[in-house]
Amino acid sequence: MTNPEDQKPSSHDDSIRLHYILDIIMEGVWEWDANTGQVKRSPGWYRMLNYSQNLFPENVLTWEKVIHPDDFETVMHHFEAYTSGKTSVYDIEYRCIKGDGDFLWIRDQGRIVERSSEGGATFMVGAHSDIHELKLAQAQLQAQSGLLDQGKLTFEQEVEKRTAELTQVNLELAKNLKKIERLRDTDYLTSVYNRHKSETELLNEIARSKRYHSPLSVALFDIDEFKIINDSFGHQNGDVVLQKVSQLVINHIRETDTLGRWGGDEFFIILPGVSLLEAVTSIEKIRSLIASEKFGENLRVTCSFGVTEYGVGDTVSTLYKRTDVALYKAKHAGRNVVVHY
Ligand SMILES: Nc1nc2c(ncn2[C@@H]2O[C@H](COP(=O)(O)OP(=O)(O)OP(=O)(O)O)[C@@H](O)[C@H]2O)c(=O)[nH]1
Repeated sequence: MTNPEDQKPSSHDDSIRLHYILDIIMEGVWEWDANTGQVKRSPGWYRMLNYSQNLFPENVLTWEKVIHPDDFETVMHHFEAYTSGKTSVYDIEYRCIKGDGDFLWIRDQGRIVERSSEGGATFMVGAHSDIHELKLAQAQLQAQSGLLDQGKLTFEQEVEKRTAELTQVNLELAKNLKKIERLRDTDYLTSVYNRHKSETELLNEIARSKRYHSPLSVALFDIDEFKIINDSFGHQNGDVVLQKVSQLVINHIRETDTLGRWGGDEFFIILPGVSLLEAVTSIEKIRSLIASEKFGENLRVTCSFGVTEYGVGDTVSTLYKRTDVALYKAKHAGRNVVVHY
């Protein structure tokens, strides 16, 4: 029996086998003999580019003709660099014109098999591979990532723009909110706290007094015979009196004290950290100050005051009620006096 290993194929067998292999494979194989100028191309070369078999003359001009004009310079430059020995690899991707007029991306790899004594390439072999799908996919990916980058940039810019706009809107809102809060808390005529804000402040002070066991006093006062002032000097002058009384009091109470207009000609003062006796002393000064103030030609104003101190269990309502009782007593005592409860 003969060992198959011993059955070495003859050179004739080799060339037939190679012929069949080249016929089968899709790759376009080529070989260039520089001495004769002949270029042989495998059937795959024609199939790949959609040309009839052996349509073209077997020379380098055939190759040059199928190279896409836009890639021609680059391919030639690369080829010359390799054949002249400037570079060690011939491996390049470029487009070839197909039989149907369309183009095909190929990868062309080649190797010099023989060189002349001067070093120039005399025999070279190579292969074209179809990389069209790959190239299209790469181009698509690049386009998508470009779009993504563009989108990202636009998105970031958009976010920046929107943030700036929102900051501006927030600033406006904060300003408007302050305005609204001021309007909500302030008495339109005298610009001191209104009743709502005075009550809120009193609630806070009650809580603080409870928390720290600190004294808290309050005073309610009312302009004496204000109806007569209005009637004698006119409602407008009555308004001015209300404004001036408010300013006088504001200017002479402590930073921590609060003045509010309870309604009409009635005002409320909150004196945190102040006992009843201390409060009476402070309020007495204010009473005296108002009474000695000249509000206009022949216009003098006095006020009556009711003062009380916070005690356990007191609420805004009970505190107000006690000051109201004290104020009532002050009025009955002849006005322009301070009465404590
Ligand atoms: N000019 C002006 N007058 C007001 C305003 N609000 C209330 N009044 C007047 O203030 C007067 C309040 O009168 P009362 O407090 O009842 O009585 P009074 O004349 O002050 O007398 P006594 O309080 O008893 O001393 C009324 O005549 C109201 O019309 C206001 O905003 N402007």
